[in-house]
Amino acid sequence: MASQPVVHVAVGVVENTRGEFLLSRRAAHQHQGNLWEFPGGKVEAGETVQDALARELREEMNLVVEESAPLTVVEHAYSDKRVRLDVWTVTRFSGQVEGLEGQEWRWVPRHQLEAYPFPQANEPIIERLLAED
Ligand SMILES: Nc1nc2c([nH]c(=O)n2[C@H]2C[C@H](O)[C@@H](COP(=O)(O)OP(=O)(O)OP(=O)(O)O)O2)c(=O)[nH]1
Ligand SMILES: [Mg+2]
Repeated sequence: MASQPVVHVAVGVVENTRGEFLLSRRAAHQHQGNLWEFPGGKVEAGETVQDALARELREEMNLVVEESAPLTVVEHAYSDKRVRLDVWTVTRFSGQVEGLEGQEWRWVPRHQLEAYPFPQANEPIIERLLAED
């Protein structure tokens, strides 16, 4: 619905030294459930996008973001929800990755990204990552 407020989401495209990307699987009960995503979550009141990115990656994946840079912004209207994905490339990080919410996660090589079912809003992000190489 066009009148719905936009949910602002901080999204991290985390790439390791092997050129693989960190994907996390959304739980069945969540919006866009069972689909794969780049880790992240809603920006809370009073928080910068970078704060939210760091908080969400720590809470969901045990990752400490040490350096990040803006990649792109995607606005998308699902039938039940409007989102603005504020997508950042995480260029340096530390910590041992864990699925702290019990979710499935994987490091995926760039050319295998296309094989994963993502929410529709991710289409331009995936296209961009595939074009980068
Ligand atoms: N993190 C993330 N969210 C995405 C991606 N693509 C996409 O459409 N989304 C949508 C799904 C959700 O509607 C929204 C993210 O919100 P969320 O519910 O996961 O937020 P959160 O991590 O704060 O979780 P919660 O506290 O609400 O449980 O953005 C993506 O690649 N990564
Ligand atoms: Mg989340």
